[in-house]
Amino acid sequence: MSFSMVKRCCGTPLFRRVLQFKMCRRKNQDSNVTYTVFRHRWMKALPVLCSSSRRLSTQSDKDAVDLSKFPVDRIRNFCIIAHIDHGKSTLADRLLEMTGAIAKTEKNKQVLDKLQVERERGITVKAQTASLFYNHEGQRYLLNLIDTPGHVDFSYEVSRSISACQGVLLIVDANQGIQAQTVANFYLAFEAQLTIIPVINKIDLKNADPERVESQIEKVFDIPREECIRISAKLGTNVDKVLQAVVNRIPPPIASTEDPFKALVFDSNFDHYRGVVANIAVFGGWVKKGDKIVSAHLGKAYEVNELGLLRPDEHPTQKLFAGQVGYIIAGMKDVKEAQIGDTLYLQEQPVEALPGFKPAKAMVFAGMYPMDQSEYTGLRSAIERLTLNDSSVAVQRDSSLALGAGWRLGFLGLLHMEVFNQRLEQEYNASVIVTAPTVPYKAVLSSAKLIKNRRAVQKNMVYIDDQRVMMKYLFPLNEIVVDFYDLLKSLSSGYASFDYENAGYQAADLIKMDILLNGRPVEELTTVVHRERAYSTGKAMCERLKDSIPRQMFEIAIQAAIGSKVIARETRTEKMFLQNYGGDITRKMKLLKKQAEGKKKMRRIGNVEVPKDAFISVLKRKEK
Ligand SMILES: Nc1nc2c(ncn2[C@@H]2O[C@H](COP(=O)(O)OP(=O)(O)OP(=O)(O)O)[C@@H](O)[C@H]2O)c(=O)[nH]1
Repeated sequence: MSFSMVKRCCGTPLFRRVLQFKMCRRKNQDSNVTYTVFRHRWMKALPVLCSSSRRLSTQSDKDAVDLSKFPVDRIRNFCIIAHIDHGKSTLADRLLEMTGAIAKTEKNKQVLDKLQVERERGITVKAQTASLFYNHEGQRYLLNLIDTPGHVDFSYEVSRSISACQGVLLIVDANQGIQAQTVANFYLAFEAQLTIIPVINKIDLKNADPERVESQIEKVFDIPREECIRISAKLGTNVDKVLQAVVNRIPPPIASTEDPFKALVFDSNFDHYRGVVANIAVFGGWVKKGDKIVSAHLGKAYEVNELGLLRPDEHPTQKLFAGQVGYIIAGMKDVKEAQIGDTLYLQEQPVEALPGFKPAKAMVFAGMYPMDQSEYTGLRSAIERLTLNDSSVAVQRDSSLALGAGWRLGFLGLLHMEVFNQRLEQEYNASVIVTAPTVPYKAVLSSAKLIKNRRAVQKNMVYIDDQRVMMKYLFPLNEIVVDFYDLLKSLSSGYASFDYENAGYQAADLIKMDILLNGRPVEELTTVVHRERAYSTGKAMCERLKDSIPRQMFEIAIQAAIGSKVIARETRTEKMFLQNYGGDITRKMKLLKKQAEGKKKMRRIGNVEVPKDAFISVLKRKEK
């Protein structure tokens, strides 16, 4: 990019960005920072050049839209749904061309598949909205079209798109007929009570059999065959009939401009310079630039900076009215502020929030870690921004001994995971290590976890920042005094820290437990335990003591007792000797008898030596 180009863009966000890039470069030279940082800044500047020039051209568009001329009854909101590759995006191209939204050129192919990953893979992964103007029987109609993905991994996009529509075009390939996603998508639309227009595509194919497909539609979906429209999206055959059917069959949205403003956020994007760009469906009233709106989710107020239609690029307008679908920019700078499914309303006219969306259920999980821990913050922000655009991804912080701090992400399928990873690299220049995908399992843990196991009561939990949480618990002192800190450090890979203060005395069901060696209590090992835990603690102490005491010339009984009642017992076996005694049998028997008498005497004396370190080690629990 030449400097003269930078000068021409003076005043646009691009200029500011490039300046930042140059300063960064100078700093790099001084501090010898690597080339990656340099490239990263450069890459960020490029999309601005494209988007700002696009915006300039749309602003000067002679075909400026006066939306006040569009009463609700001349608006149609619909999406195109189908099995993968049945021709949704190709039909969307034809509809855009026929209504003059895009020029009819060879270059304009699958124009709503804007993402690099979509173009490279030839599949739609993201629903896209386009507003079209269509003249029918002397009236001008506003048609809001949403092109949706066909692959099962992206079905969440379909269900969200449906919430902004009153009808669907159900495309079926004239050769392949009804497929799995045709049925799944039909039911999504059917359950949402949308008008369904069956469209049989690819009738130009040699093996096309529209008759058979019509019979399938009639049989499986109970839709009369006369309602099917046979088209070739590729050649444009009968596409005008599709537009007519949209106007004639799909009802206008039930929404009144007289009601208070109420809009559903059905999609969101993060723009580096303008913050959150939310796609909204207006369910009531109207909104204009400068209005103060509130997000029902956070209760936070924002001023509307820009709004408009997507044709399919952003086309700023003065207002958005009930029944319309468009975009809004209201100074939301943090990705957490724009939740998909949120309701927006005017500050002075609060309304009840719309139901939103059912959360997607992740099926495939994988760990994602930065290549280098110094890239953690950058990767975190990239993941946050991308999940704003794809809310079906479940994100959870994670850490690994080998890879450091990272995340565990949940996806709807393997393709979804691959696409997310590719988008991170292509759109955010992020390099990540992805672990092998796994599926969720339900496990019943045989050992309780650390805190619950110690009779703690949680008092509160505060997020200090997005990486640290402070938890307060009320613990019995004897539960934390011996080994709690070591276990906490080991379970949290060294990340957790711990402090405690005296919270006073509290009544508890406690009992005194003795440890006996050959029937004699060892005073130093007498403990006070909770009644419910007496058996397990006594058993564990006896087991540990058995391992700590060296073998003696006689057997040692190790017991835990409450009063006179023994609740646990272990036996330390005696030392073995005289195995290979070579003398005659009478002498051997004599010797054994003598030894047995000696052992009896020693046991009576009960003089068992307990090593010093055993006193602490028997109190330590072996929690995993
Ligand atoms: N012969 C013929 N081919 C078509 C027609 N419509 C679409 N195709 C081809 O079918 C393939 C898939 O078309 P797309 O429009 O990408 O299908 P899609 O349903 O949007 O695909 P996904 O979004 O990935 O589910 C492309 O190669 C198109 O050129 C048609 O009417 N006739």
